Amino acid sequence: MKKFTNLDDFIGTHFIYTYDNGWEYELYVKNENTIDYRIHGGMVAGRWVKNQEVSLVMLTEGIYKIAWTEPTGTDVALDFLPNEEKMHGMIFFPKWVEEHPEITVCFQNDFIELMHESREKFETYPKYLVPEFAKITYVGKAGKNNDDVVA
Ligand SMILES: C=Cc1ccc(O)cc1
Repeated sequence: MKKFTNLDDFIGTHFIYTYDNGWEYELYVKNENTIDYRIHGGMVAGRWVKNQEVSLVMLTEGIYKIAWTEPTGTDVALDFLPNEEKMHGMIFFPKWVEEHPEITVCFQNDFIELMHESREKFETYPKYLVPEFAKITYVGKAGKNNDDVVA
């Protein structure tokens, strides 16, 4: 039986998923235009972010897209198919993040100025594109605007 049918089913959901390249991410759909996330494995493991503003839509029943641009200059587009326990991520890293990932490994909210300085100081192009499917390994209902999920 389908669990996700409308936008309200998606908002307030807490996901953990592992990309086919082994990178593990945790993402909480905080409300209609905000996410929190933490990166557990991969190039920038240890990075975490709260209150990232995003564009969030349901494309068709049970299929959702989240897209945003970060203070680092990284662009991200994610498609979630939670009823199939899978998602697809497309990450567009600026060249500087690929060359200096350690600068971005932090609680970004406390280092916004450093991200802005770094994106000016270092190179943007060519971008490093990471298109990957992921298996969703955890789905939890955390409610809206819960600050204890990614904390
Ligand atoms: C760069 C951030 C980011 C957050 C979640 C995700 O699945 C991919 C990238």
